[in-house]
Amino acid sequence: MAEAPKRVRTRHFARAKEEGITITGLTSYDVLTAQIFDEAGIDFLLVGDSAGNTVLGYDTTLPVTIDDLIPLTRGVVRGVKRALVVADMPFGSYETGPDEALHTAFRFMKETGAHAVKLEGGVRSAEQIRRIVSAGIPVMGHVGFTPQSEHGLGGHVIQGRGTAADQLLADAKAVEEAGAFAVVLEMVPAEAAERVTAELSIPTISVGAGPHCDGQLVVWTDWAGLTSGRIPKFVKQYANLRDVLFDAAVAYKADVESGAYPDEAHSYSDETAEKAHRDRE
Ligand SMILES: Nc1nc(=O)c2c([nH]1)NC[C@@H]1CN(c3ccc(C(=O)N[C@@H](CCC(=O)O)C(=O)O)cc3)CN21
Ligand SMILES: CC(C)C(=O)C(=O)O
Ligand SMILES: [Mg+2]
Repeated sequence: MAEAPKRVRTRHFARAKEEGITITGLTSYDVLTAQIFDEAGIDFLLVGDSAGNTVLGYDTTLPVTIDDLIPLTRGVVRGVKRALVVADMPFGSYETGPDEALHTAFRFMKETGAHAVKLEGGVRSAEQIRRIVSAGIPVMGHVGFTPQSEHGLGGHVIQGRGTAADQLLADAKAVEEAGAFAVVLEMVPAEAAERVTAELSIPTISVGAGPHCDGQLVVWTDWAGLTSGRIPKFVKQYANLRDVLFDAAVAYKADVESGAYPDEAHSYSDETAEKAHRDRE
């Protein structure tokens, strides 16, 4: 039997930054994609609250609950042998304070088997991060464009432009000082992300933050061409699954309506059962 691959741990994130090896991440919301991405060697899988968009069909991540994400996270955990699984803490599950944040993190760790949690916000979330880390739970931070605050931010607005670069750096530093093992920078100019990456000792993970970060992450349904409608400009499409599945559904419908499917090869008969029985003897 093939030996189980060595699991990715948070210390491997630190080592990757030191050695200049770029970290790869994708979102995942189910066991089948988790298996595929894990086998391909993707280092970490984020069970994002982007499931609100990609799985549940909402326009934003705001309605997503802990109870929505727990079963999805369980599926992803069951699919991996090597990748580190990060559970995204949804809107309204940590903002009131460190106690609420730790309670939510405990739920994800105990009920899903995830290896780390993620929450949004820099300076404003530092105490939450500190408390969760002190309980032995690794935290990934998330600064720049934070989708749970999209109404407060006034839409999908690029963060850290011009003088706002100082606030971005302060937020990223607050996340590092609170004990996070990595920080996502979302929708930030490449120059600002480069500066943050140079100033931090923990790895930065880019979601639309250019090529100078220590890792890259993307919502898998965007990247695979499954998402309907507009996808963010920063996403490069690596497949066209929407067309693949559409063509398959059209071909299946035509075959069923014409009687071409199911044929003999895809049906059971008494004769096949007899032959199978004979072959076993
Ligand atoms: N499918 C999906 N992909 C994502 O990247 C994603 C989610 N869902 N849900 C949660 C957040 C929201 N994010 C988003 C959502 C939209 C844009 C977007 O439309 N950006 C525009 C520019 C701004 C605008 O005009 O609205 C773009 O063209 O990049 C960007 C990030 C990132 N996350
Ligand atoms: C876009 C990433 C960073 C995320 O938070 C999500 O997928 O929910
Ligand atoms: Mg998220």
